Amino acid sequence: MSLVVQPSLFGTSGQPGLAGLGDAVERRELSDGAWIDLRPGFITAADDLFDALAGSVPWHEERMRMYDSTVRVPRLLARYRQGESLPHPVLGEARSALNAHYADEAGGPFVTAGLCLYRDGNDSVAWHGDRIARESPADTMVAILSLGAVRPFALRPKSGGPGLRLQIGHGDLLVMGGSCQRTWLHAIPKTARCLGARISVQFRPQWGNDLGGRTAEVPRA
Ligand SMILES: O=C(O)CCC(=O)C(=O)O
Ligand SMILES: [Fe+2]
Repeated sequence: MSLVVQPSLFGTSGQPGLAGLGDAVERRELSDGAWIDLRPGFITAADDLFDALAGSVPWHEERMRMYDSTVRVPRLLARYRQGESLPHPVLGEARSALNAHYADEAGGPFVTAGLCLYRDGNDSVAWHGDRIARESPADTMVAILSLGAVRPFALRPKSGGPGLRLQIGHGDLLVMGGSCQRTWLHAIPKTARCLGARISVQFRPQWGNDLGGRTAEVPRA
């Protein structure tokens, strides 16, 4: 598949690294036992990581069932199972740092990695909760590294009521925890205001033989 992604020009070139977690992680409690953590700028010099992943990951397109037909999943994907080597050493370091930081939290450790490439503002993820938690009443965590274009990350409670829209940017970390995958939905909405490609790396715990990714997407109203 030919893949055209602009080389990143976010002004953070150099050897990618990690800025550390600790007190820099800010928690927001949500309703129904869900929470999110934010650590802006967790990946330093993230340009080179973006370029390395855009160029070296075996991205592929998938199709999904939607009612009686199959439709193209509007983003490119790659998945790394437990024990498979990740496509950049910084991702392994990030996962280790996350597992150390969240060692006492329910739902770890992080073992699998799913990668998404949003080529432009037409690529998206519809409202969903990750499958890893849908089948389990236990709390879990999903940690997401974001690289490239800033995209809104939308969250809303299944029980109704106000949601939130976070601006997640180049090098930022977002962790969804507690009941978030069961009681809240999240989405990366399509946007006409997107300046280029975005890559996300989702670390998840193991759940059965499952890679724990997206559930069936809900068609947009
Ligand atoms: O790209 C993202 O930040 C979210 C992706 C996601 O929700 C998923 O793959 O389950
Ligand atoms: Fe998700």
